[in-house]
Amino acid sequence: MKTKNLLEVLQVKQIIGLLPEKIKSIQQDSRKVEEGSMFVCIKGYTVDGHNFIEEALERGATTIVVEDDPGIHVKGASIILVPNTMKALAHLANKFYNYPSKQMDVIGVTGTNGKTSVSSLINKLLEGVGRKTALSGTNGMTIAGEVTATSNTTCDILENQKLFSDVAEQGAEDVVMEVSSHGLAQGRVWGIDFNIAVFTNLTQDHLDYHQSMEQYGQTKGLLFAQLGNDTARKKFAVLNSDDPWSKKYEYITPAEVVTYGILENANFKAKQIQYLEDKTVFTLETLEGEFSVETRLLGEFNVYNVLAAIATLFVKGVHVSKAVALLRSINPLEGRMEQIPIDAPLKVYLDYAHTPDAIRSSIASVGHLQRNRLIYVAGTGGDRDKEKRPLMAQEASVADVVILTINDVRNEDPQEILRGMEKGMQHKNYGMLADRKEAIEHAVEISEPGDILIIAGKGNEQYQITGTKKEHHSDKTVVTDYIKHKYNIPI
Ligand SMILES: CC(=O)N[C@H]1[C@@H](OP(=O)(O)OP(=O)(O)OC[C@H]2O[C@@H](n3ccc(=O)[nH]c3=O)[C@H](O)[C@@H]2O)O[C@H](CO)[C@@H](O)[C@@H]1O[C@H](C)C(=O)N[C@@H](C)C(=O)N[C@H](CCC(=O)O)C(=O)O
Ligand SMILES: Nc1ncnc2c1ncn2[C@@H]1O[C@H](COP(=O)(O)OP(=O)(O)OP(=O)(O)O)[C@@H](O)[C@H]1O
Repeated sequence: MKTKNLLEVLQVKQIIGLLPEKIKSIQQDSRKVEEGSMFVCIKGYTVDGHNFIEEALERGATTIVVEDDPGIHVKGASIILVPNTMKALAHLANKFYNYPSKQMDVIGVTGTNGKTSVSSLINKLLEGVGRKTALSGTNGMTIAGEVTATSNTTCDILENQKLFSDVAEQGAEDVVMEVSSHGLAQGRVWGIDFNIAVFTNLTQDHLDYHQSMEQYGQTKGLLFAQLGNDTARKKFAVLNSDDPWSKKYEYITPAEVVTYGILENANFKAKQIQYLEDKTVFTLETLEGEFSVETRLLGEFNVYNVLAAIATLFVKGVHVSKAVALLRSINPLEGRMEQIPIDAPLKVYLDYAHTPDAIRSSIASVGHLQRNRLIYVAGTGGDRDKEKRPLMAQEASVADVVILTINDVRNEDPQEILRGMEKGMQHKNYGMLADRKEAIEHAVEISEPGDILIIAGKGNEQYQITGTKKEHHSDKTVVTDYIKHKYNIPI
C-alpha cells in the first residue's frame, strides 16, 4: 500500500527521515519483520517494543512507528512519532486491510463463562439459516471447517484485522467472536466495528489481572460502549437480565437492548424448564409468542446459552421458530459437559469449568440425574488468579468425592496451587494429585458402578503447559483408556 495513503489515518506528531513509497506489511513483532515492513512499537506487560527497533531495522523495516522518540536517525528508514502506538496500530491495520469488519456483521460475545459455548451456538444457527460465517475464539479462527490457530482467545489488533480480511475474502458474511476481558483491557478489539454485543455473565475470575470485580466488570462494559454511535448500521446489545451487570451495560451502550433470562423479566424468557436425562425442554416466551424448545444441551447454564443465541438470531432477523427448529439438531459442544460415549456402568463428563461459577453450573447440570456418588476432578492453572482457588474447591465440595489437580502448572509450585484450592474444601472426602493424568486415573480407579464422574478444567484442550513448554495431553484419551482398563471393556 502507498505510504501516503496509509498515513492519512494517523495523527502524526513528527516524521523523521524519508518515507518509503510503499509499505509491504505492518508488524508489531520485530521477529516477523521483513523487507519493506512498517514496525509499530507497542509497550507491553513484559517488554517494550521500542527495544526492538534495531532488530526490526536489521530485518528490513523501512518505517518505525513510535510513541517515544528513540533519538536515532537511520538512512533508508523513517521514524514516525505518534501520541499512542496502540491506537495508531488500530487505524493503520484497519486501513491496510481495507476495514474488513465493515464488510461483514460482527457479533462479539463476552462474559466470564459461556463465550465459547454461546459463540459456537450462534455460529451453528447462522450456518443453519444459510449464512457464511467465521468463528473466532479459544479454538482459533474457523471458516467452513478450516481452522487457523490463534495466539489468544481474542487476538491482537493486527492478527484480528488480518484474519478478518482473510475471512471476508473467503466470502464470510458474519464473524462471531469471543471477546475476552484481557482483549478489551489491552485494546485488542479497537477498530473492530461490532454490530451485536452479547453478554453471558460476570462472576469471579482473572482478579490477578483486573484487581477487583468492579474493574473486571467495567472492562467487559467496553464492548457495549464500543458498539458506538454509528446509526448507519443496526446495532444491538443482547443482555442477560438475571445478571446485575446488565443494567450497567444497558446504561452505557448507545445500541438497542434485547434481554434474555430465566428469573427476571426478559424479552426472551425460559419457563417450565425440564432437565431430562439426555435433553432439556422448556417454554420460551418471546416478542413473537411462545415456543417449545428442545435441546440436547444439558443444564441450566445451557438454557442461558441457548436463550442468548436465539435472542441474537432474532436481532439478526431470523424468526424464533426457525432458530428453535435448528436447535434440535445441535449436539453438545466438545469438552463442555460432553458425555463420553463409552459402554461403562457409570456416566462420565468432560467439562471446561475453571471458575467457581462454572464448577457450580457443571455440578448443577447433573443434579437431576439418578446416581450413586458424584466424583469431581477440579483443576486450576498456575500463574493465574489465586483468589479463585479456594472458591473453586468450595463449589466442588458439593460433590461426594473431589480430586484436586492442575490444568497447566506453568511456572508455579504445583503443591502451592493445590494448597490454595485445598483451603476451600468443605469436607474431608478429597485427594490432591498434581499430575493431571494420575488424578484422572485415580478418579476412575475409585469409581463404582452408578457413579457420575466429571473431569473439569481442560475440556477439549489437547495440551498441558509446564513452564513455557506445551505438551500433548487429552483428558478424553486418559479417561477413556483408564475406564476401558478398569471396567475390562474391549478396545
Ligand atoms: C498478560 C497478557 O495478556 N499479555 C498479552 C500481551 O503480551 P505482552 O503485553 O506481555 O507483550 P510483550 O511480550 O510485552 O510484547 C510487547 C510488544 O513487543 C513486541 N516484541 C516482543 C518481543 C520481541 O522479541 N520483539 C517484539 O517486537 C511484541 O510483539 C509486542 O508488540 O499482548 C500479547 C499480544 O496481544 C498477548 O499475546 C499476551 O497474551 C498472553 C500470551 C496471555 O497469556 N494472555 C492471557 C492472560 C489472555 O489474554 N487470555 C485471554 C482469555 C482469557 C479467558 O479465558 O477468559 C485471551 O484473550 O487469550
Ligand atoms: N452461561 C454459563 N453460565 C455459567 N457457566 C457456564 C455457562 N456456559 C458455560 N459454562 C461453564 O463454563 C465452562 C466454560 O464454558 P465456555 O468455554 O463456553 O466459556 P468461556 O467463557 O469461553 O471460557 P474461557 O474464556 O475460559 O475460554 C463450561 O464448561 C461450563 O462448565
